[in-house]
Amino acid sequence: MLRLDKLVKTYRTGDQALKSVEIEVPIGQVVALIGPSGAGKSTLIRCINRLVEPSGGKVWLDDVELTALSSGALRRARRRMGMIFQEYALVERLTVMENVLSGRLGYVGFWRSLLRRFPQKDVDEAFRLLDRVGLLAMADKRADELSGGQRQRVGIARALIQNPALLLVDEPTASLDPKTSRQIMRLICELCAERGLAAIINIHDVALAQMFVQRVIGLKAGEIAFDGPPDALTPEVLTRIYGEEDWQATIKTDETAEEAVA
Ligand SMILES: Nc1ncnc2c1ncn2[C@@H]1O[C@H](COP(=O)(O)OP(=O)(O)OP(=O)(O)O)[C@@H](O)[C@H]1O
Repeated sequence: MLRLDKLVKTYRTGDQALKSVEIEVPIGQVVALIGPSGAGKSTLIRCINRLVEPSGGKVWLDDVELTALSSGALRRARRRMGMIFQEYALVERLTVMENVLSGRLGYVGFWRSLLRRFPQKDVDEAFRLLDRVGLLAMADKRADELSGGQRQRVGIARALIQNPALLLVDEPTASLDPKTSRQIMRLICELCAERGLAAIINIHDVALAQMFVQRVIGLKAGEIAFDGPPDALTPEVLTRIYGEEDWQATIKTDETAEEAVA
């Protein structure tokens, strides 16, 4: 269970990115975080693993208060939080396999990782994960030889080999075409279901979020403007989150929902 308790972030510039945000995410739940540019979505995701240091409030992952941890303990706690990024954050000159194994760096000692001597069980698990994300045949390819969708699959495998309890996912489909975006969202949500993983997915595409997640949280100017099931995202709710717009083109139709299931 992830719990954000009155989470506040005020940047040094005075920007109040988060204003006392309260969220609980139970084990196994996938949440889409939507909201206009500047609403605080990236800040919220980054405050959870303290890539951005919160200004106030608490973050709990199960019985550990992440906001109270010293740097060593935080490094260990971060193993339990896998992160998936918009721009993949792969090491371009390394192979797919090496990139996946780099997800074990928080566990393997420094020298061992420098010499890339990972335990056999980690290598076996990397092969299993590559198979699951559909990239087994590409294990020895360099990351810079992959398409965007393939890179994101490597990013997903790298996050999962950490054996996390929570996935923090920042705009996973922003650089991908619509079909690949659906495949990646489907893959992330299926893997969360298979492993009982909770996830928070920061996503701009409202229709895509509606197709795959059980719960949507809408942020507006650092505050929660909506928290509910995807079907409750009516034009009125979207106007509350984003302002006036013609929402019929954005909201999931029955047709697109059927495609998503196919
Ligand atoms: N490093 C920073 N220093 C100062 N202000 C920042 C910093 N990062 C973000 N902000 C401000 O905090 C607010 C929230 O930004 P954030 O990037 O979290 O929003 P977002 O919802 O993720 O936006 P987008 O969808 O465009 O990525 C904005 O007003 C932004 O200008």
